[in-house]
Amino acid sequence: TSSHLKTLAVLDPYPRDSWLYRILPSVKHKPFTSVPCGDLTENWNEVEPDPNQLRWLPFTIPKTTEKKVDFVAGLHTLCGAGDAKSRNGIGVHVYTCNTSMVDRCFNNSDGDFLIVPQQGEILITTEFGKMMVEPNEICVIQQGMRFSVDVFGETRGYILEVYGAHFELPDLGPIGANGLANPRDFLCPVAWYEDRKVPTGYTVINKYQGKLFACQQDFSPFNVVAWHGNYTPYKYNLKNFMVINCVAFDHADPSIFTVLTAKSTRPGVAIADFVIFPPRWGVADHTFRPPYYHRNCMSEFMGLIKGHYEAKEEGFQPGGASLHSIMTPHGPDVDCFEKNSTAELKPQRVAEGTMAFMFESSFSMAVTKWGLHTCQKLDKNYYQCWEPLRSHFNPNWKPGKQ
Ligand SMILES: O=C(O)Cc1cc(O)ccc1O
Ligand SMILES: [Fe+2]
Repeated sequence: TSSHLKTLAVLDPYPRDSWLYRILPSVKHKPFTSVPCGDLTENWNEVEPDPNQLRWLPFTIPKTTEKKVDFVAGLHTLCGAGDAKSRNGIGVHVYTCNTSMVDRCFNNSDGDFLIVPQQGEILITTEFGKMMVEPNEICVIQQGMRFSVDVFGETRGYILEVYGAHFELPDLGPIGANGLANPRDFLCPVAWYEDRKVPTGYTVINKYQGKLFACQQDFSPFNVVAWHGNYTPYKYNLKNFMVINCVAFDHADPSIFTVLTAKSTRPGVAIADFVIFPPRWGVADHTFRPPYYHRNCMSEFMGLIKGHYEAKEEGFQPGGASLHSIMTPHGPDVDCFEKNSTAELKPQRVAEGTMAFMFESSFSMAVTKWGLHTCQKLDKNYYQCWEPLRSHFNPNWKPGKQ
């Protein structure tokens, strides 16, 4: 059951094709029928727009003793935009589960999944082989790949889904040959197969145009004895990210922390970027070092894998989330503002023991009913973290004279 991986020589921005050598072809199954799954309805067009800053407390993981929930049953769509039909858009989902998928696999016809485990490692069996992915690692499972997820306890994570584009490494521009996420650190599985008959029925669940469908077959779909090609799932450990940042003054755009990007057809404007805020040194002089207060042309969905995010040390919790929509103002909470308005600017570790991330998108996202109501985790008091902000403006202040 362990994962056997090899280095992906190049993260090909144009993965086209893989050839899978199978024992039985995947066309051999009974017809698909729709299966009800209340929370995986990409119905973000059915809710009222919400221009507020939104924050969620950690999403509840079902207790094993109360209800067995596997990865597919525990998928919930939180927000998104665009749609799978026109092959342009994104979905943000969370998964909360406690049970392995047994004789069940999932296959997403709509887009690629970038999976960010937050609690509990997940063992993903794919048609290409197995990958163990633990918190602080991420993996990408592309459109159309069948996979099954084993879990080892109460498990939670985030998913960024993109329609009509694949993730690739960002252009490095003047950074040059190496830096940020390096190709050598991306791993893909080696072939693993089982020649297993399942007379009681093996269920293939297909996400198609935002709805789930299921069909039955009498054999395991993980019957690929060998494969070659460049269309493969892969994983990456975030600790390998080579952080580049400001070493003089000013605050760099967080795009400097881009791990992977799904480009749109407009140069410089992504369908979605996956950005991290890793442990690093803060050394900028003459600078308010935390994130600036801003409104911008992107939607910013943030999650926290572990630790304390530098702009909101409390309130924003591991396993929770926030959404700052296009042109909705946001920034550090009052504690961060006060502390960093007077802090001595000596070199300082930032985000030690922490891993926050952002799904940043040029799409204007809307929130599902599950996100606003059903999950019951919306933090109604979020706006209060900025209420006590006060001015430190002193018209008589001179540089060097405190
Ligand atoms: O809003 C946030 O916390 C994310 C963020 C971080 C940062 O350092 C600069 C801009 C930005 O949007
Ligand atoms: Fe922001």
